[in-house]
Amino acid sequence: MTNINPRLTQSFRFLRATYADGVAELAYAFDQGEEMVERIRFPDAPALPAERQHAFDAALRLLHLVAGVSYYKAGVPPKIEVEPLDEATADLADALYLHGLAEFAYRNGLDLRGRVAFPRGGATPVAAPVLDLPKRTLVPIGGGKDSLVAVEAIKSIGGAATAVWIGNSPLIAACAERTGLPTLNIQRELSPVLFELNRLGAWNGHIPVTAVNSAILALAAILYGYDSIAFANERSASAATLEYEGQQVNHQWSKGFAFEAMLSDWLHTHVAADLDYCSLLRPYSELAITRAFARLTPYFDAFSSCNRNFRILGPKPADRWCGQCPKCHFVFLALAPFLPKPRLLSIFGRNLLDDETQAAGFDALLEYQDHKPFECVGEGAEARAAMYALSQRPEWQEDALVARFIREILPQLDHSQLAIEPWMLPSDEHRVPARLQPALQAIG
Ligand SMILES: CC(=O)N[C@H]1[C@@H](OP(=O)(O)OP(=O)(O)OC[C@H]2O[C@@H](n3ccc(=O)[nH]c3=O)[C@H](O)[C@@H]2O)O[C@H](CO)[C@@H](O)[C@@H]1O[C@H](C)C(=O)N[C@@H](C)C(=O)N[C@@H](CCC(=O)O)C(=O)O
Ligand SMILES: Nc1ncnc2c1ncn2[C@@H]1O[C@H](COP(=O)(O)OP(=O)(O)OP(=O)(O)O)[C@@H](O)[C@H]1O
Repeated sequence: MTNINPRLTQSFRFLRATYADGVAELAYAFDQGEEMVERIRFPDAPALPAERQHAFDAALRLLHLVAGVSYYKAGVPPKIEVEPLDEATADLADALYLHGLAEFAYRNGLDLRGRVAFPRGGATPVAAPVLDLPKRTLVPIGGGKDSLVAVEAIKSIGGAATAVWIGNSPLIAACAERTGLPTLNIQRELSPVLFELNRLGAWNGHIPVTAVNSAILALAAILYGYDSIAFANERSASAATLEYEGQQVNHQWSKGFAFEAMLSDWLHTHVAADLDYCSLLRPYSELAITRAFARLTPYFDAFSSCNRNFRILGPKPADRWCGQCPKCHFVFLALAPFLPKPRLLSIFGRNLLDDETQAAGFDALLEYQDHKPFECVGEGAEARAAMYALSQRPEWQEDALVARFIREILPQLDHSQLAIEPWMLPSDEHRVPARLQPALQAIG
C-alpha cells in the first residue's frame, strides 16, 4: 500500500485514460507514487460506431480531467502534469478545480488561486461535427425529488428517454424503476488508494461531483447513442453559499448555470455539435420544483433527498430520511406549503418543525445568525418565504419552530420580501434544447 503523504508532494500527474470492453480506466499519481486508478463500468456496452470514435476519445479525455478532482484534492500540490490543453479545455479544467473545490479550500484554510493552473498550448481542435445521434435523452436520477420532476416532464411530451444513474444505491435504483422508463446503471469504482490516503490524513472535503457525473454521461451518450443529457439542477444552485476574501464559495458550483454553459459549449465544439447538455429545471426555483413534485404522489414512498443515503463508505441512515441534516430540513420546509400536513409527516415519519433541537438547522436555512449550509439547499430567501407561508397557516402556527419564527425572526424581516408567489415564476436563462422545451410546461 501507499507510503506517500500527498500533502507533501510536488506534482499531480494525469497518467492515462483507456477504454476497453465497457470499462474506462482513469489513472493518476502524485509525484512518482503509487498509481490511483478509477474505473467506470458501462453495462452491455455496444461496439462503438467508427464515426463516433473521435468524439468518444475527446469525451474520455474530458472525463480523465474531470474525475481527477477527487485525487488532486488529496494533496493539492503546486504542479499539475498533463499534456498541454487547448484554451477552452484549460479554461474548463481551471474553473472546475478552482470553483468546484472552493468549499474544500475554504473549509481547509487553503487558497487555490494561482495554484490551479492546467498547462496550456495544445492545438485547438477542429470543430466537432454533427454525429446524427439518436433523438433520445439520458435523464440522470439522484434518488431525490428534482430528477423525478424532470423525468415526468419529459414523459409528459412523450420524449424518448432513459433513466440513468451512477453507483450502486438501491434507493436510486428503486426510483429509476418507478419511473417506468428504460434504465441504465453505470458503476463507478474510486481507487482504493484514495481511501488509504484519506486514512493517512490526506486533504479531504467536498468535490464537484455533478461535474464527474456529467462527464461520465457525456461518454455514455456517445457510446450508447443519445443526443441529449438532461440534468435536474435548479436555478437556486447558482447562488453562492458564502463569499470569502472576494471569492464566491458555492457548494453546488457544478450544478450551477456557469458550469452548465461552459460544459455545454465545450461538448458542442469538442465532442459532437448535436450533443446537448442541459438542466431541464434551470428556469425554476427550488420552491417551484417542490410544488411540482408535490403532485407526483407515486414517488412518495421511494424517493429521498437525504445525501447520507449515498455514501460509498460511511454509515447510511436507518430510515430514508435521517431527519437531522440540512437536506432533510430543507426538503421538509420546502414541501410543507404544498402538501397536506399529514401527508408530509407520513413521508418523513416525524414533524421536524415541531422539534426544538432542530432550531439551529432551520436557522441556517433561513440565513438567520448563520450562513446557508454547505449542502444542496435553496436560497435563504426561499426558505424564509416557505417559513412565512407556514406562519400564516393555523395547522403549522403552533409547531415549535414555526412559533419561534413568528416570535423571534419574523419581526426582523422585511415583509414585502416574503411572498411565495414570485418564486413560482420561471426565469428564461437556460440551455434546454428546442426539442425538450415543451417539457418545461409540465413544471411551472
Ligand atoms: C454522500 C456524501 O455526501 N459524501 C460526501 C462525504 O463523504 P464521506 O466521507 O462521508 O463518505 P463517502 O461518500 O463514502 O466517500 C468516501 C470518500 O471518498 C472520497 N470521494 C467520494 C466520492 C467522490 O466522488 N470523490 C471522492 O473523492 C472522499 O474523499 C470521501 O471522503 O464527505 C466527503 C468529504 O467532504 C464528500 O466529498 C462526499 O461527497 C461526495 C463526493 C458526494 O457524492 N456528495 C454528493 C451527495 C453532493 O455533495 N452533491 C452535491 C452536488 C454539488 C455539486 O456541485 O456537484 C449536492 O447535492 O449539493
Ligand atoms: N448517482 C447519480 N447518478 C446520476 N445522476 C445523479 C446521481 N446523483 C445525483 N445525480 C443528478 O445530479 C443532479 C443534482 O442532484 P440532486 O441531489 O440535486 O438531485 P435529486 O437527487 O434529483 O433531488 P434532491 O434535490 O431532492 O436531492 C440531478 O440531476 C440528479 O439526477
